[in-house]
Amino acid sequence: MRYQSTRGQVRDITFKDAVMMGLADDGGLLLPEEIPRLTPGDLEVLEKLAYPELAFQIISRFATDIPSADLTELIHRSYASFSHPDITPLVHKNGVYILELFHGPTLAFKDVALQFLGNLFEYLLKERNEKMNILGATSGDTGSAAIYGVRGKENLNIFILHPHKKVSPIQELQMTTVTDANVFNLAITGTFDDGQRIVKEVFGDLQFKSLHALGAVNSINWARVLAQVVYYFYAWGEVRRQTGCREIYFSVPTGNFGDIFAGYIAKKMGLPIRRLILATNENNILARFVRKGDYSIGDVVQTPSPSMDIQLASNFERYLFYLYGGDAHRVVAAMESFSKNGSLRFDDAERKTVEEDFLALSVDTSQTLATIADFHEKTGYVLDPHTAVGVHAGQALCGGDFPVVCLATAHPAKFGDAVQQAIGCDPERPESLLGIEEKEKRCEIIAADTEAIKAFVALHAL
Ligand SMILES: Cc1ncc(COP(=O)(O)O)c(C=O)c1O
Ligand SMILES: N[C@@H](CCOP(=O)(O)O)C(=O)O
Repeated sequence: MRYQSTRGQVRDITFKDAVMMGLADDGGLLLPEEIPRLTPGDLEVLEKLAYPELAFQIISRFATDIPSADLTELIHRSYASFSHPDITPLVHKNGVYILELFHGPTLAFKDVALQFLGNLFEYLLKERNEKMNILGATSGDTGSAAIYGVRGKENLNIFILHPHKKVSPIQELQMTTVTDANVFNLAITGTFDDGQRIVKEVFGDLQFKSLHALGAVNSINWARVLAQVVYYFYAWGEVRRQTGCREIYFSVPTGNFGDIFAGYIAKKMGLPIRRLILATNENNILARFVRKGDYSIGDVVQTPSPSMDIQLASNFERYLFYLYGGDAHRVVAAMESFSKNGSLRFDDAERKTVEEDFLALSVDTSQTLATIADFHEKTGYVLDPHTAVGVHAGQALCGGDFPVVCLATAHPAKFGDAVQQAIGCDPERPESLLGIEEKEKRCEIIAADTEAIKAFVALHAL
């Protein structure tokens, strides 16, 4: 399998090179040159597999330059750190299926990809006898998952930008209490969008990128999206086993469009997904895009689902590439026009294509809190606020024709204040969070400024 950039200037590179490149050197995002299409017979085989075997079957179709034995070992080691034997168990509650993606070390879906990516980086660096300095931005969950994916690993430093005072207290502690020498937490005085822009600008300085061997852990990195494709297949297999149904909906709480884009890839591979339900909080640029063909930027609003307080969704560019029929020139023109005018419009034919894949809803704070409360009252199950956004949208938009799987993207204990507000008591804390407030912390507060970040990275890079 070879990889190409959405902007057309990078093409014909291997999976390994795509992982190491992170952001494409022309400023675009990398995608496989073709999406393998699975037959009904293939799906029948996949639906019977346990998670690690399924992960091998999906990932190996895209990572064709990694020997099978090595890939198998990487996958098994990555998922050995999960606390549930099913890795991403599926539970049935209140008429919907909840796909629990929070059984990894940092209690969010990011672990599914970042445990794997951390091990993959280590493997590739050893093979190439190289070092890497990872630079990433987080709205709260990618940061700790990436840090846990690479902490203490040789030849790897990690620099994570999070928006100062705009992540939940537990999210902040999960990052800043990791004091390994290779971990650098930077609290920027801005939003996640500022952090993501800075990361892209730093990667865009190719001399700096090469001098400091920069690596990407955000969903900029294709390996992130790829590892997330797996659980769509897993959930589908589970629902099929439990109900016999072939088609299903997935409801996905969405911010940077990475998770739902992984679902879109699964659909393109032939997984019978009726529609992907794109659920946003008040930061609803993506929901407006699906519902009205209006992709126009607004100001970032703080909500009880802080990890989705994002306006500029990175992976949207990957989707545009497909929507424009693989025309990289159109992608470049659209990205230029968007950065000038802050908006993009779509014609009727394009909107029809979008509607064949997605439904969308923007869920506000009171609906989110009411969903947590209602779900808890009816089932005793506590949703985290991001998951609640997806559950609300799933229940509102699906008419009961096909099963609905809602992605539970984080453990509620990461967002204690919102849960407390909704149900009047704190969520139970998993063992990994006990006493976290008392641990030693390390973090620098820094201006949301590309040059300031470059100076910091240059000073501390391997
Ligand atoms: C808990 C949680 N839910 C949902 C999302 C949205 O996922 P994505 O950014 O891939 O759209 C995020 C952030 O990525 C998150 O941390
Ligand atoms: N919600 C994310 C934002 C970064 O998204 P990514 O999937 O591109 O890493 C977070 O928790 O940091």
